[in-house]
Amino acid sequence: MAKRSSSFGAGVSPEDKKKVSKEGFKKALKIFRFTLPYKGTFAIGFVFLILSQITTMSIPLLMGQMVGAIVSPDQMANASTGISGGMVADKLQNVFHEAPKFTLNEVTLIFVGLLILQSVFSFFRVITFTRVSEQSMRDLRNALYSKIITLPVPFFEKNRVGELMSRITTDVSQLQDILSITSAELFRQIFTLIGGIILISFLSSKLTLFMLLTFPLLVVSAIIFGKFIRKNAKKVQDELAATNIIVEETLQSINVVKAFTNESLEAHRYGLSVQKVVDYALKAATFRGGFISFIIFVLFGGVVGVVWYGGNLVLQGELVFKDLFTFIIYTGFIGGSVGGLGDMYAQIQKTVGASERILEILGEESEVKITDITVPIKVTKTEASSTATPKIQYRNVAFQYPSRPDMPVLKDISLSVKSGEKIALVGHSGAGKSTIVQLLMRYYHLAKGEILVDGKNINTFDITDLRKNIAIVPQEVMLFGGTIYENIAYGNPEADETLVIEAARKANALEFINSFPEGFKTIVGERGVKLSGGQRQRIAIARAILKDPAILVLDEATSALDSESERLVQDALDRLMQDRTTIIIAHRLATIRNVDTIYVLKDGGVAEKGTHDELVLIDEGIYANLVKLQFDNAMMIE
Ligand SMILES: Nc1ncnc2c1ncn2[C@@H]1O[C@H](COP(=O)(O)OP(=O)(O)OP(=O)(O)O)[C@@H](O)[C@H]1O
Repeated sequence: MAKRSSSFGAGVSPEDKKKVSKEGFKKALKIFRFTLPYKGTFAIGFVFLILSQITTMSIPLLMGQMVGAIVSPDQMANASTGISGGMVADKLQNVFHEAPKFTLNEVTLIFVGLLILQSVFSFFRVITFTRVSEQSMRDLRNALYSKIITLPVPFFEKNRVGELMSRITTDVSQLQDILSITSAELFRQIFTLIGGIILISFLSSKLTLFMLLTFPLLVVSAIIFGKFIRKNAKKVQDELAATNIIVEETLQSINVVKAFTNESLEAHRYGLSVQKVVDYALKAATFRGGFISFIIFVLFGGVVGVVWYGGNLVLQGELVFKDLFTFIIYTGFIGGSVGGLGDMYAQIQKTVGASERILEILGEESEVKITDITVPIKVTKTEASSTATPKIQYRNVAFQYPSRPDMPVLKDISLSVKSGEKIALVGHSGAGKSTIVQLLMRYYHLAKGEILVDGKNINTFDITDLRKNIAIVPQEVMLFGGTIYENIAYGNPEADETLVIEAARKANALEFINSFPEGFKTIVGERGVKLSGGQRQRIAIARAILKDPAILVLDEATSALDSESERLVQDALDRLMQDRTTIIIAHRLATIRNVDTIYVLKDGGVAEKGTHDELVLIDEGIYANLVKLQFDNAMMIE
């Protein structure tokens, strides 16, 4: 069976190494095809975005009008005549040479109206963008999950479960952010930047030019600081991923950790990794802190400069006070959007990385198709089972695992199983018994030779049809978190209740299931009732009975059950094997005395072959020795 990687927490795959190249960006844009079905809603959201942006950009203008209404020349003149006579009034007349268009009350009223409009637009903008992003991300997650589970087995040997999990969670969330927040934000920033500059240049081109002089300084420093910040942020992310892998692997194998009393070792390993996260984060924070304080200095320095220069223009009569006021607010807006653009770049960079990784998986070739299960599938007799009990042949099969290409596991295997026959594979641990079966399921490609079912190369069958006709009762029975009923029905999700109960009965499982207060509704799996080894095996047998396959593979449990449990399981297995072509991966030789042929594997080939009675007679034969060894062991235990 597929082995778990033994290198606990070793090496995190290098992700996000690339900069945002034009190519990468173009490629990443492909992920937006998931938003295409919702382009209508997106367009509506965009209209709301523009409307809300226009209202936002009107705020400084209205504020200017308010100031204008407060400090109108008449008021100022009236207020100041009492103090120092006509001179001041004249000067003020100069400064506020424009008569206000509206009274204070009128402007306030317009302002309130505008704010109401803005909140309505913003509300609908948020709702529509969220709708688009949530729906398209749902589609993306579905596509990604469907893709992942339809990929061939070797893919899962190359990729860690933790990494695949983060593709479907973190990376998709990253994309979701860019859709719902970042893209709107980016548009807003650019709109504010360009619109703001155009508007202020109408107010005063001289002052606009003066303000823009601070820009290059901002942009250059943002680029330099940004580079360092991103580099360290990336390291933080990588290290965080490494800590997550430690948590995941140790929790998954918590029994192993405890059995080896390695709690302290793991806690120490985790501690070191978490400390590295802190170190990188602090380093990144130094750059970020420096950058922020620098930007604050330049931004506020710019504002002070604008006020100073603008103030002079006002005093020289080249600018009206309320326009200077409006100008300053716009400058704040523009400054904010420039500051935000740096952040935006980092976001886009992350998104490009995330979408590249997702697209990579989506680009892999599936071995099976996902069918729409809302349409009831008619369980038809497929090609592979055109005769109810097919025969199987292995012809000179050679194989090595893709992850270990230099280690041939099978060198030359030839075997045949006639219709309805039972054969057993025997050999020392690692001889390749499970591998032979995995090849029948087409989990891997052969290096040489061929496997035939009913005289036809298995590669010519539709992979789903082929697998539908084979059931495996594995060594380690894996139960899904759910009810016993669901776990049995997994063998054939279309089966009705009577069939499920009947399968449980045939598998000798009905009695123990009914002994639970909840019966078939008893929750098993990670958070449920823990079933004994024998009970789990009987659930697996019930599953296989429900699947009703033409070919059966029994991967015998290595650990012996107590004799009562053993009898129940064996009895259920005998019933299951009836009239089915069966391959037994045998560990305990007592159970295979009656099979038609026993194949003894050694060094990647078949070393001995025959019935039990024939093989025990071979002098110094491998099988004969194994039987003797197991017999001696049994005697010793007794
Ligand atoms: N997914 C895999 N990738 C690489 N090598 C593997 C993989 N699975 C098994 N192997 C190797 O292939 C060889 C045969 O393994 P296999 O599981 O078929 O043996 P087995 O006879 O079933 O052993 P056991 O009786 O212990 O279950 C072993 O050396 C094993 O390390």
